[in-house]
Amino acid sequence: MDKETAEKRIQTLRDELNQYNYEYHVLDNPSVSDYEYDTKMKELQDLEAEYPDLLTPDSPSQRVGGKPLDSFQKVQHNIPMLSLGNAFNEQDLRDFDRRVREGTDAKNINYVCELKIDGLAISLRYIDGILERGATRGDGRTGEDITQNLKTVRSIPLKISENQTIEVRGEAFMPVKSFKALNEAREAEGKDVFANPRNAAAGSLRQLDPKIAAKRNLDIFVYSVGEWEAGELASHSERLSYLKQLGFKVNPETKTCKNIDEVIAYIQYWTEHRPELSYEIDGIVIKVNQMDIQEELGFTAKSPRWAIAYKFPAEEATTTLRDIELS
Ligand SMILES: NC(=O)c1cnc(OC2CCCC2)nc1N
Repeated sequence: MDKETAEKRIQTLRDELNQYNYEYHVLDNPSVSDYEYDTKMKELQDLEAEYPDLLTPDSPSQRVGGKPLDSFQKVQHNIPMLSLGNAFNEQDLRDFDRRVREGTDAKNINYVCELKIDGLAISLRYIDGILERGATRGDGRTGEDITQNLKTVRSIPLKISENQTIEVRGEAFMPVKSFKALNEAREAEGKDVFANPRNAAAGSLRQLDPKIAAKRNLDIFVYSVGEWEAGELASHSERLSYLKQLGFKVNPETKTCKNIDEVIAYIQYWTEHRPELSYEIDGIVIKVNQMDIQEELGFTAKSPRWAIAYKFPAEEATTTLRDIELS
């Protein structure tokens, strides 16, 4: 095959494989068999081996690329990745709602409720639609460059559907099933087991060898936009829809609530149905939906005034309380 034909065939294969990957890992609805996927991947890898100068960072063959690093580079978050204030009961939630209403003249405030995924916060930076950098939150201002490891997370697109320059933030996590399988394997090998899926996800993304991270079945839900040159869209819910359109995985249980009573109902529902989820959550994040009200409310030194995390009571604490009540 001559180089020009090879270049066209390589591009076709890349687009097809990126689409298949999106269907399988983001939509959970594959349109081709694993056999067809693997056959096309092999064809792509052979063509790229024949024409190495045609390799690009967004090629699906580059997901598990790179050699083990000696250490991770530090990176600066131009927009700090802040932490959330906490609420532990209904009164805290109503106090939050009151503070929000006192902080703005706007009348029709609504909230977006998101399951609080118990993983680790990460930042993904795309330049002209191509994933250039993936980083941990770190202390909110300085994180670590773990691009090679995040590229192995199949639900993270290497190339998004528009050539936007945009930073997207989300939570990387390990599904409970993968966590249990990993610990069984480690136990069989006489290795230490991870205490919980969050530690397992963090430990996996801190691996210097991307081939190890690639085997850990990590996943992601994105939940906000950091730096964004276009920066429009007036509400958080519209931004989440836009991220879905770009090819990101947004948590399907996310819900826009008209008022704090609906937020409380949502929290009650998930307090009951939490065990049915295939991943761990440690609470519910509530955010003011209107971006202009978010801007008006601003931030304290470490957290946004327009968002709060309702935390579920920790299991052991609940058991202890119940023991006391029963004894
Ligand atoms: N663990 C989560 O699921 C989660 C964490 N953080 C946020 O929001 C950031 C951005 C605005 C304030 C904190 N949303 C979430 N869903």
